[in-house]
Amino acid sequence: MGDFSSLGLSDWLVKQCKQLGINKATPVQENCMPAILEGRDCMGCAKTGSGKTAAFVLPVLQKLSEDPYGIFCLVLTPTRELAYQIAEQFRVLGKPLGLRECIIVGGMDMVAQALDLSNQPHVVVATPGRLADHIRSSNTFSMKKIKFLILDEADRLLEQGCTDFTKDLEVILGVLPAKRQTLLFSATLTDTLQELKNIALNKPYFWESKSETRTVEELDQRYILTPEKVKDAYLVHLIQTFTDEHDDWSIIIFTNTCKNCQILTMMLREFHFPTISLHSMMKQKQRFANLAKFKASVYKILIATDVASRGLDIPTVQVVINHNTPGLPKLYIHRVGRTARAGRNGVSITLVTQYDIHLVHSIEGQTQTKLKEYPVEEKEVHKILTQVNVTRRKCEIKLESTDFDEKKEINKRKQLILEGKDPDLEAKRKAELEKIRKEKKRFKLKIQESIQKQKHSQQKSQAKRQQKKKAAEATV
Ligand SMILES: Nc1ncnc2c1ncn2[C@@H]1O[C@H](COP(=O)(O)OP(=O)(O)OP(=O)(O)O)[C@@H](O)[C@H]1O
Repeated sequence: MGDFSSLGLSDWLVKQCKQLGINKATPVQENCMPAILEGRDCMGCAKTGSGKTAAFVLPVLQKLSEDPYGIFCLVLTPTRELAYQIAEQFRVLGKPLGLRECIIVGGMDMVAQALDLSNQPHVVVATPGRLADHIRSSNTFSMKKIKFLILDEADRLLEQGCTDFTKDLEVILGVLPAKRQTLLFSATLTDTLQELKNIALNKPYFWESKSETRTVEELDQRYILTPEKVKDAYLVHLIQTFTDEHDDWSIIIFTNTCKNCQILTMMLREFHFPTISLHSMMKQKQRFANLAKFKASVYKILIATDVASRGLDIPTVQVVINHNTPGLPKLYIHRVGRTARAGRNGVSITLVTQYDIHLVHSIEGQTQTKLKEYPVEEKEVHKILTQVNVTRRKCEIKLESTDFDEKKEINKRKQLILEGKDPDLEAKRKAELEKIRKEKKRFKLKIQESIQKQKHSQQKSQAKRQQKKKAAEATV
């Protein structure tokens, strides 16, 4: 690891880093910072928890101190919680500058944000949707002079997942100056390299950590093979064991849906585990409050959807449990990367059903790491199986009596309206697409069946012919 002064940082910044216990640059910082300070576009790909945030925050602060004005830098990030975390790094490291930063994310007061933007902050940290809304609806701020555009978790911002940022990005890029420095960072940058290169304008400096594996060595990666209906019993057993053995451990449990997140939280609370949740169907203020309580170790267990899988830096997290096996290796890399950060140790345990084994193989292929089986006393799990399943069912019934599903439907409709679509037309379109998909599937099956039949009858007649031939040969 390198010395910060030798990388071109001013003394005040080096001092600021020291105060935060950041004494030597990590490889991503050592390699990317000089290129950024030289004025080059940069793409940095390094493992989770390797200090990518400081790799862009520090050079931006250095340049800002040489020529301070607002708005100097725009950082885009896929989740609201991550925006707050990045803004905090800017605020802490940039304190001696009297840095003014502003956070523009969905779910928070738009008027207050518009006011903040009009005060020309030095740094704006935003999620694309809300910033694009401000650009569309207001002319009280300008981004025409920004010097830096940073895309943190850049591959997520550019992929077309369940939240598609591409339209909002177009709006944002449309108001930025062509002459700027563009910096892209992620632990999984290489998967969308070409799209990313199109955003970084001037032949970017590209740096990727050289390593055979894509997860950190300090992470002990495990799996438990379990039938679907025993999964929750394993989960309860694991948490009981961890909490019995360690006072200071925090655990993140990832699951696939908001509803599952809610049910598991209710269920673990029935077992008196200090559990809190984080998912996109919660009000934003509640999301922030829950995360703050988890960070402060008021609650030791956080159950989250993938809204928490990227970027969050919580040093007390010792264990990540995947309640479902992630469908994409990339998702797995980010989820398990919430532990074993900045050189610390951590454990990840993935619950795998017989239907997910192929997913584990593809995770192992991409990460170049073999997951090891996590030893569990099965007898202990079976002892609590009925109690756990009854408790889960009770929680499901309790949740069904609330308006959770209804809220979900309303949220979906709201989202469609915001995207300028008619929810009823969309529902009709979806139903038609589904019909076509089913038809296609039926057709495919029919063809396969008739091919199979044809093959079968060919084989039969061939066998008959051979029999006849043999009979004829025998009579001769
Ligand atoms: N040079 C350094 N020395 C020691 N700790 C550091 C250094 N740079 C950053 N850190 C600390 O390492 C932790 C992880 O950093 P950061 O959140 O930037 O990781 P990341 O690479 O962005 O991870 P992810 O891919 O998960 O977003 C933070 O707590 C940060 O303060």
